[in-house]
Amino acid sequence: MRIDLSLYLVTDPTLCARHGLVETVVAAVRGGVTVVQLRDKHASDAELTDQARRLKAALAGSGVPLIINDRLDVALASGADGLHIGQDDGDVARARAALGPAAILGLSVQRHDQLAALDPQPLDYLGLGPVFATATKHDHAAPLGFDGLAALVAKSPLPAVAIGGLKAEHAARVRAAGAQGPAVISAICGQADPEAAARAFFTD
Ligand SMILES: Cc1ncc(COP(=O)(O)OP(=O)(O)O)c(N)n1
Ligand SMILES: Cc1nc(C(=O)O)sc1CCOP(=O)(O)O
Ligand SMILES: [Mg+2]
Repeated sequence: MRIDLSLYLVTDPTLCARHGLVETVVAAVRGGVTVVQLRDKHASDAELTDQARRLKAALAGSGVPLIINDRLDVALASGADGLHIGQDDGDVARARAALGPAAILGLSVQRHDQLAALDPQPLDYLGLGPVFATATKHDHAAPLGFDGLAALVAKSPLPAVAIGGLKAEHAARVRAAGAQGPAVISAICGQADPEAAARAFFTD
């Protein structure tokens, strides 16, 4: 499926609590976010499914897809548009088989050997990172920098977003490196005005 990866918002329960999860996402979409990923490492499946259903209702008519982080069962139960998994989050082919052909499926990649090993066929996009060290993900891999990002994108068989420590001022360099756009948490979720924070990614 074709997906607009221009500005990819990943949610965080603590940072989004400032305005509320749904309110933050709706404001960010007004500001230009084109994809939303629901990410909460601690919520139960039932809690996350409920959040996903509320987000899906809030996004209705916007054309912005809702992706679930890590949890295939929640993606299936909630009617979300897709799933994002990492290298240790389960089998890509199994996820595609369960989701069906219309769903969006993304995979995280940190290194060239992971890129060389992947089968792009079941996937729609890659999340490449971290570009910079970030306090938002404690177990992140070694930072790539923009040169490392460009080297990975050049070998990527799929469209990619870049993630990790990215702010609005980095958007142009992310695109110049060949990624479709940045994926961010704190640069939008933790901000006083998430709509303006999202819009700032398009002002360069
Ligand atoms: C768009 C996007 N890219 C990368 C990630 C990281 O996924 P993963 O490595 O599985 O780490 P967690 O997010 O699960 O902690 C992502 N979530 N989104
Ligand atoms: C969820 C996530 N994945 C990463 C990776 O490198 O794969 S970095 C990251 C956290 C991104 O948060 P922020 O925009 O606040 O830095
Ligand atoms: Mg994961």
